[in-house]
Amino acid sequence: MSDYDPAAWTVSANESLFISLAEPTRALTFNPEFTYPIYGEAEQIFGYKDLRINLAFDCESLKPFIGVKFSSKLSEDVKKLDEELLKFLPKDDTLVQDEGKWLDSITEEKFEKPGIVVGTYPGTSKEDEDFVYEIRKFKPSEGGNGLSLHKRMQIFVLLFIEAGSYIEADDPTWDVYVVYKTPKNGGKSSFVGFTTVYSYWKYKGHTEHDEIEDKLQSKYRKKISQFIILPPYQHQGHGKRLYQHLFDEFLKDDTVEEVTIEDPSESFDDLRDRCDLERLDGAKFLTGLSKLPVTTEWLLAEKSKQKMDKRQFERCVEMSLLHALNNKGTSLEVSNLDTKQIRLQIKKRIYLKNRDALEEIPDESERKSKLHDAYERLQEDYIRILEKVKFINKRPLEDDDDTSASKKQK
Ligand SMILES: CC(=O)SCCNC(=O)CCNC(=O)[C@H](O)C(C)(C)COP(=O)(O)OP(=O)(O)OC[C@H]1O[C@@H](n2cnc3c(N)ncnc32)[C@H](O)[C@@H]1OP(=O)(O)O
Repeated sequence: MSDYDPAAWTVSANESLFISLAEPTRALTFNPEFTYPIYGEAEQIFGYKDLRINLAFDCESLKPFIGVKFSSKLSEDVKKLDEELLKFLPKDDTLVQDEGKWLDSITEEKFEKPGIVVGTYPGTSKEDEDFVYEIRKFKPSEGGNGLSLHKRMQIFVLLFIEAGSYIEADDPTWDVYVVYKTPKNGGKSSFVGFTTVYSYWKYKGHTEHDEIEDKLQSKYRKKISQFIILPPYQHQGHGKRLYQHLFDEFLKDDTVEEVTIEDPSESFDDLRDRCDLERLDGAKFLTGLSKLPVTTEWLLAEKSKQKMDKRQFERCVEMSLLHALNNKGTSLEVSNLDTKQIRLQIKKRIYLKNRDALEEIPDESERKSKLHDAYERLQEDYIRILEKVKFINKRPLEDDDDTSASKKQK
């Protein structure tokens, strides 16, 4: 009987690819979330047994190393796995090594981290005491170490962002921000994550003269395009610190008019919501709002001040009102703040967003019930998000408050 059983020769690509960040005394190893851009839609690899594809990076320079290990190969015609990976890495800058040898040579390269330090923050845990985290900014289009690092790290976009794709590295409108964990004693740093940001020039005028005027004023819309914290560093607040840094920088910069996010994932949406709510709360942004419903004038003026896109700003207003309703001590002077007013506020936005679909429903009560269902689902999601927001003005919930959002969730 032949040894050919297709299932025995098929393995999960996500489970067979091991990414390592090689530090001087240890390697942090983790699996990717996606491999379909590299190994095909099904994320399966055929033709090998006991397969292990090692994709290791120097922890500071991210110089890549590939080493493929397996116990047997079905035939010489099966895909060459290192070559498939190399298509997405800087080919001349990647070492392909025999199994076993690759890890030894990894941590040698001397590398000057690119860009300028635009922010630093301390770690959150005890093990982090001897380190400081630094945020560096550079343009890959300027070449040098920034371009090398960019070319080495961009494979993480394919491996961790669904439908992620490479940016045009020679386009000077791209800025890259990277986070490094740096020992206070000056030793080797470790790469933690990065984000890429695109600047759209905002042209508002209609005539040639307007265009010149606009250019002189140089107003930009920033688009946060790719945002990754590598798995060994996730859930430690680094995403939050990097996002906070971006907003702090853009709020201070008079040339920036608005900040948008390209196609955010669910986990990024949560991060964004919570950071936006904390920032807005710190800025006491609801001051000046005396009555519901929120007027369009107030909304547009405040949204511009906060440099947020309209939908995200409206969501934050709704969540902040819900929070204020359930926390009686908040410094909010809205005279008619109650459940009904907030419900109307939220329903109005949902209605306007889904107007076409809703108006196709001929029966009014069915239309109302669809709208109400959408409102309830959104309110539940808001409560989930709000539970983890650290409001400065937070007060204990009152036990006898029937409108308590957190009670509803229990
Ligand atoms: C525009 C785009 O690119 S969209 C695509 C976004 N990127 C991805 O999806 C790629 C893969 N994922 C990632 O890179 C990261 O998981 C990100 C960017 C989504 C989040 O980054 P993180 O550094 O993990 O975020 P951060 O740690 O600040 O917060 C994440 C969670 O950790 C929790 N957390 C924060 N600090 C700590 C801590 N010290 N201890 C325990 N948990 C913590 C937060 O409360 C949050 O909880 P939640 O997930 O239940 O909401």
